[in-house]
Amino acid sequence: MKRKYKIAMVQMDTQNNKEKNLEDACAWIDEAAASGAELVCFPEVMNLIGKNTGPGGGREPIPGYSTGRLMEKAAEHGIYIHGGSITEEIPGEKRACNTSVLIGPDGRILAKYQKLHTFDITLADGRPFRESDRIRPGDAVVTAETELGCFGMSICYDVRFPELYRLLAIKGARVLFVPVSFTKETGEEHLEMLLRARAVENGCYVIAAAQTGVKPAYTAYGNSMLIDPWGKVLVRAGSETGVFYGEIDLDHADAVRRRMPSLESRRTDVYQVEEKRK
Ligand SMILES: NC(=O)CC(=O)C(=O)O
Repeated sequence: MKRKYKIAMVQMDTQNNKEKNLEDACAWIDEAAASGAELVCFPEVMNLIGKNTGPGGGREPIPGYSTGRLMEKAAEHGIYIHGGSITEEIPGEKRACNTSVLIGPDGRILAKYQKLHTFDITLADGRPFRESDRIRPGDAVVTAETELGCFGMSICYDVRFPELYRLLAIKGARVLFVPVSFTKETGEEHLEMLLRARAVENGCYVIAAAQTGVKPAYTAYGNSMLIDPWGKVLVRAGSETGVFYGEIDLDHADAVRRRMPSLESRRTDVYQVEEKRK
Protein backbone atom coordinates (compact mmCIF):
# COMPACT_ATOMS: atom_id res chain seq x y z
CA MET A 1 0.00 0.00 0.00
CA LYS A 2 1.17 3.51 -0.79
CA ARG A 3 1.54 5.60 2.42
CA LYS A 4 2.29 9.04 0.94
CA TYR A 5 0.88 10.51 -2.28
CA LYS A 6 -0.12 13.70 -4.05
CA ILE A 7 -3.79 14.51 -4.52
CA ALA A 8 -5.61 17.07 -6.62
CA MET A 9 -8.94 18.74 -5.78
CA VAL A 10 -10.74 20.29 -8.74
CA GLN A 11 -12.88 23.30 -7.86
CA MET A 12 -15.55 23.71 -10.56
CA ASP A 13 -18.22 26.16 -11.62
CA THR A 14 -20.47 23.53 -13.17
CA GLN A 15 -23.25 25.01 -15.31
CA ASN A 16 -25.95 23.69 -17.63
CA ASN A 17 -23.81 22.43 -20.55
CA LYS A 18 -22.75 18.90 -19.65
CA GLU A 19 -20.33 18.51 -22.55
CA LYS A 20 -18.45 21.68 -21.60
CA ASN A 21 -18.35 20.71 -17.93
CA LEU A 22 -16.88 17.31 -18.85
CA GLU A 23 -14.37 18.81 -21.30
CA ASP A 24 -13.14 21.14 -18.52
CA ALA A 25 -13.01 18.23 -16.05
CA CYS A 26 -10.95 16.09 -18.46
CA ALA A 27 -8.50 18.94 -19.08
CA TRP A 28 -8.06 19.37 -15.32
CA ILE A 29 -7.46 15.61 -14.95
CA ASP A 30 -4.73 15.81 -17.62
CA GLU A 31 -3.14 18.75 -15.79
CA ALA A 32 -3.29 17.01 -12.40
CA ALA A 33 -1.91 13.73 -13.74
CA ALA A 34 0.96 15.58 -15.48
CA SER A 35 1.87 17.18 -12.15
CA GLY A 36 2.06 13.78 -10.42
CA ALA A 37 -1.29 13.57 -8.61
CA GLU A 38 -2.35 9.97 -7.98
CA LEU A 39 -5.88 10.84 -6.90
CA VAL A 40 -8.05 13.53 -8.52
CA CYS A 41 -11.23 14.60 -6.69
CA PHE A 42 -14.28 16.44 -8.02
CA PRO A 43 -17.15 18.34 -6.32
CA GLU A 44 -20.81 17.42 -5.91
CA VAL A 45 -22.84 17.42 -9.18
CA MET A 46 -19.69 17.86 -11.25
CA ASN A 47 -21.16 17.10 -14.67
CA LEU A 48 -24.33 19.23 -14.76
CA ILE A 49 -26.27 21.82 -12.76
CA GLY A 50 -29.59 22.92 -14.28
CA LYS A 51 -31.29 21.64 -17.42
CA ASN A 52 -28.73 20.42 -19.97
CA THR A 53 -28.40 22.82 -22.92
CA GLY A 54 -25.69 20.72 -24.62
CA PRO A 55 -26.00 17.34 -26.34
CA GLY A 56 -27.27 14.34 -24.33
CA GLY A 57 -29.71 14.22 -21.44
CA GLY A 58 -29.56 15.12 -17.76
CA ARG A 59 -29.68 12.12 -15.45
CA GLU A 60 -27.59 9.10 -16.35
CA PRO A 61 -27.13 5.46 -15.37
CA ILE A 62 -23.85 4.51 -13.72
CA PRO A 63 -21.75 3.46 -15.51
CA GLY A 64 -22.89 5.86 -18.22
CA TYR A 65 -21.66 8.75 -20.32
CA SER A 66 -20.12 11.00 -17.63
CA THR A 67 -18.66 8.24 -15.46
CA GLY A 68 -17.42 6.62 -18.71
CA ARG A 69 -15.43 9.77 -19.52
CA LEU A 70 -13.85 9.70 -16.04
CA MET A 71 -13.15 5.95 -16.29
CA GLU A 72 -11.31 6.48 -19.59
CA LYS A 73 -9.20 9.25 -18.04
CA ALA A 74 -8.36 7.14 -14.95
CA ALA A 75 -7.16 4.28 -17.18
CA GLU A 76 -5.30 6.63 -19.56
CA HIS A 77 -3.25 8.11 -16.70
CA GLY A 78 -3.27 5.11 -14.32
CA ILE A 79 -4.67 7.23 -11.46
CA TYR A 80 -7.60 7.15 -9.03
CA ILE A 81 -10.49 9.52 -9.69
CA HIS A 82 -13.20 10.40 -7.18
CA GLY A 83 -16.03 11.65 -9.37
CA GLY A 84 -17.60 14.09 -6.86
CA SER A 85 -21.19 13.20 -7.66
CA ILE A 86 -23.59 13.06 -10.58
CA THR A 87 -27.37 12.71 -10.81
CA GLU A 88 -27.97 8.98 -11.30
CA GLU A 89 -30.98 7.67 -13.22
CA ILE A 90 -32.66 4.85 -11.28
CA PRO A 91 -34.63 2.52 -13.58
CA GLY A 92 -38.37 2.52 -12.77
CA GLU A 93 -38.00 5.42 -10.29
CA LYS A 94 -39.30 8.97 -10.60
CA ARG A 95 -36.53 10.37 -8.44
CA ALA A 96 -32.81 10.09 -9.18
CA CYS A 97 -29.93 9.55 -6.73
CA ASN A 98 -27.06 11.92 -6.00
CA THR A 99 -24.23 9.46 -6.51
CA SER A 100 -20.44 9.35 -6.11
CA VAL A 101 -18.07 6.90 -7.69
CA LEU A 102 -14.45 6.07 -6.92
CA ILE A 103 -12.59 4.85 -10.01
CA GLY A 104 -9.35 2.88 -9.87
CA PRO A 105 -6.21 3.21 -12.05
CA ASP A 106 -7.45 0.41 -14.33
CA GLY A 107 -10.53 2.51 -15.14
CA ARG A 108 -12.99 0.36 -13.18
CA ILE A 109 -15.50 1.64 -10.61
CA LEU A 110 -14.29 0.51 -7.16
CA ALA A 111 -17.11 2.00 -5.08
CA LYS A 112 -20.45 3.72 -5.58
CA TYR A 113 -22.23 5.77 -2.90
CA GLN A 114 -25.69 7.40 -2.97
CA LYS A 115 -26.07 10.53 -0.79
CA LEU A 116 -27.85 9.55 2.43
CA HIS A 117 -29.07 12.94 3.65
CA THR A 118 -31.00 15.15 1.23
CA PHE A 119 -30.62 18.93 1.61
CA ASP A 120 -34.12 20.06 2.63
CA ILE A 121 -33.86 23.48 4.21
CA THR A 122 -35.04 27.08 4.01
CA LEU A 123 -32.42 29.23 2.26
CA ALA A 124 -31.19 32.53 3.80
CA ASP A 125 -33.64 34.53 1.62
CA GLY A 126 -36.60 32.45 2.85
CA ARG A 127 -36.97 30.23 -0.24
CA PRO A 128 -37.36 26.52 0.43
CA PHE A 129 -34.75 24.16 -1.05
CA ARG A 130 -35.96 20.56 -1.21
CA GLU A 131 -33.42 18.20 -2.71
CA SER A 132 -35.69 15.28 -1.78
CA ASP A 133 -38.24 16.41 -4.40
CA ARG A 134 -35.77 15.21 -7.05
CA ILE A 135 -33.35 12.98 -5.17
CA ARG A 136 -34.08 9.66 -3.46
CA PRO A 137 -31.68 9.15 -0.55
CA GLY A 138 -29.42 6.11 -0.59
CA ASP A 139 -29.37 3.50 2.16
CA ALA A 140 -25.80 2.27 2.47
CA VAL A 141 -22.61 3.30 4.28
CA VAL A 142 -19.72 2.83 1.83
CA THR A 143 -15.97 2.42 2.27
CA ALA A 144 -13.41 1.41 -0.36
CA GLU A 145 -10.14 -0.46 0.34
CA THR A 146 -7.50 0.59 -2.19
CA GLU A 147 -3.75 0.77 -2.72
CA LEU A 148 -3.99 4.38 -1.41
CA GLY A 149 -5.68 3.29 1.83
CA CYS A 150 -9.29 2.94 2.90
CA PHE A 151 -11.64 5.71 1.76
CA GLY A 152 -15.00 6.69 3.30
CA MET A 153 -17.68 8.06 0.98
CA SER A 154 -20.09 10.93 1.67
CA ILE A 155 -21.59 13.94 -0.11
CA CYS A 156 -22.09 17.57 1.00
CA TYR A 157 -25.01 17.85 3.47
CA ASP A 158 -23.97 14.44 4.91
CA VAL A 159 -21.15 16.35 6.67
CA ARG A 160 -23.70 17.55 9.25
CA PHE A 161 -24.34 13.99 10.48
CA PRO A 162 -21.32 12.89 12.55
CA GLU A 163 -22.64 9.36 13.13
CA LEU A 164 -22.02 8.54 9.47
CA TYR A 165 -18.34 9.51 9.71
CA ARG A 166 -17.85 7.63 12.97
CA LEU A 167 -19.21 4.54 11.21
CA LEU A 168 -16.89 5.11 8.24
CA ALA A 169 -13.92 5.37 10.63
CA ILE A 170 -14.99 2.23 12.50
CA LYS A 171 -15.21 0.45 9.13
CA GLY A 172 -11.56 1.40 8.52
CA ALA A 173 -11.64 4.69 6.60
CA ARG A 174 -8.50 6.85 6.87
CA VAL A 175 -9.48 9.40 4.23
CA LEU A 176 -13.00 10.84 3.99
CA PHE A 177 -14.45 12.22 0.76
CA VAL A 178 -16.87 15.14 1.22
CA PRO A 179 -17.52 16.60 -2.27
CA VAL A 180 -19.59 19.74 -1.74
CA SER A 181 -21.78 22.39 -3.34
CA PHE A 182 -22.38 24.38 -0.16
CA THR A 183 -24.42 27.56 -0.26
CA LYS A 184 -22.37 30.72 0.31
CA GLU A 185 -24.31 31.60 3.48
CA THR A 186 -24.04 28.21 5.19
CA GLY A 187 -20.52 27.70 3.88
CA GLU A 188 -19.21 30.92 5.39
CA GLU A 189 -20.64 30.01 8.80
CA HIS A 190 -20.22 26.23 8.90
CA LEU A 191 -18.15 24.48 6.22
CA GLU A 192 -14.64 24.73 7.68
CA MET A 193 -15.89 23.96 11.19
CA LEU A 194 -17.79 20.85 10.06
CA LEU A 195 -14.94 19.50 7.91
CA ARG A 196 -12.36 20.02 10.66
CA ALA A 197 -14.60 18.42 13.27
CA ARG A 198 -15.13 15.29 11.11
CA ALA A 199 -11.33 15.08 10.60
CA VAL A 200 -10.41 15.52 14.28
CA GLU A 201 -13.07 13.30 15.83
CA ASN A 202 -12.22 10.41 13.49
CA GLY A 203 -8.45 10.86 13.02
CA CYS A 204 -8.95 11.02 9.24
CA TYR A 205 -7.93 13.20 6.33
CA VAL A 206 -10.91 15.02 4.78
CA ILE A 207 -10.97 15.93 1.09
CA ALA A 208 -13.68 18.43 0.15
CA ALA A 209 -13.62 19.47 -3.52
CA ALA A 210 -16.19 22.23 -3.99
CA GLN A 211 -18.50 23.95 -6.44
CA THR A 212 -18.08 27.69 -6.87
CA GLY A 213 -20.09 30.31 -8.81
CA VAL A 214 -23.72 31.34 -9.24
CA LYS A 215 -26.14 28.42 -9.67
CA PRO A 216 -29.88 28.55 -10.51
CA ALA A 217 -30.93 28.15 -6.84
CA TYR A 218 -27.97 29.63 -4.91
CA THR A 219 -24.42 30.92 -5.04
CA ALA A 220 -21.92 28.17 -4.23
CA TYR A 221 -19.30 28.87 -1.57
CA GLY A 222 -16.15 27.44 -3.21
CA ASN A 223 -13.37 27.02 -0.60
CA SER A 224 -12.33 23.46 -1.49
CA MET A 225 -10.33 22.14 1.47
CA LEU A 226 -7.91 19.39 2.41
CA ILE A 227 -7.82 18.86 6.18
CA ASP A 228 -5.36 16.66 8.05
CA PRO A 229 -6.36 14.32 10.92
CA TRP A 230 -5.21 16.89 13.50
CA GLY A 231 -7.71 19.37 12.02
CA LYS A 232 -5.17 21.51 10.21
CA VAL A 233 -6.36 23.08 6.93
CA LEU A 234 -3.56 22.01 4.58
CA VAL A 235 -5.01 23.44 1.38
CA ARG A 236 -7.80 25.94 0.84
CA ALA A 237 -9.15 27.43 -2.39
CA GLY A 238 -10.99 30.74 -2.70
CA SER A 239 -13.80 31.31 -5.19
CA GLU A 240 -11.75 30.59 -8.33
CA THR A 241 -11.99 27.43 -10.44
CA GLY A 242 -8.95 25.21 -10.95
CA VAL A 243 -6.82 22.43 -9.50
CA PHE A 244 -5.52 22.54 -5.91
CA TYR A 245 -2.83 20.12 -4.76
CA GLY A 246 -2.03 18.52 -1.43
CA GLU A 247 -0.50 15.44 0.14
CA ILE A 248 -1.93 12.50 2.07
CA ASP A 249 0.51 10.89 4.52
CA LEU A 250 -0.90 7.80 6.21
CA ASP A 251 2.07 7.59 8.61
CA HIS A 252 1.12 11.07 9.86
CA ALA A 253 -2.49 9.84 10.22
CA ASP A 254 -1.26 6.90 12.35
CA ALA A 255 0.85 9.25 14.48
CA VAL A 256 -2.16 11.52 15.11
CA ARG A 257 -4.27 8.54 16.21
CA ARG A 258 -1.51 7.45 18.62
CA ARG A 259 -1.29 10.98 20.05
CA MET A 260 -5.07 11.38 20.41
CA PRO A 261 -6.57 7.88 20.76
CA SER A 262 -10.20 9.05 21.01
CA LEU A 263 -11.48 6.37 18.61
CA GLU A 264 -10.08 3.71 20.94
CA SER A 265 -11.41 5.44 24.07
CA ARG A 266 -15.06 5.25 23.01
CA ARG A 267 -17.39 3.81 25.68
CA THR A 268 -19.09 1.19 23.55
CA ASP A 269 -20.39 -0.40 26.75
CA VAL A 270 -22.47 2.77 27.28
CA TYR A 271 -23.33 3.92 23.73
CA GLN A 272 -22.80 2.75 20.16
CA VAL A 273 -23.38 3.83 16.56
CA GLU A 274 -24.76 1.00 14.53
CA GLU A 275 -25.00 0.28 10.79
CA LYS A 276 -28.54 -0.94 10.19
CA ARG A 277 -28.31 -2.03 6.55
CA LYS A 278 -25.30 -3.86 5.13
N1 LIG B 1 -25.78 21.97 -0.55
C1 LIG B 1 -25.78 21.03 0.39
O1 LIG B 1 -26.08 19.85 0.15
C2 LIG B 1 -25.43 21.37 1.80
C3 LIG B 1 -25.30 22.75 2.29
O2 LIG B 1 -25.19 23.74 1.55
C4 LIG B 1 -25.32 22.90 3.75
O3 LIG B 1 -25.35 21.87 4.47
O4 LIG B 1 -25.30 24.03 4.24
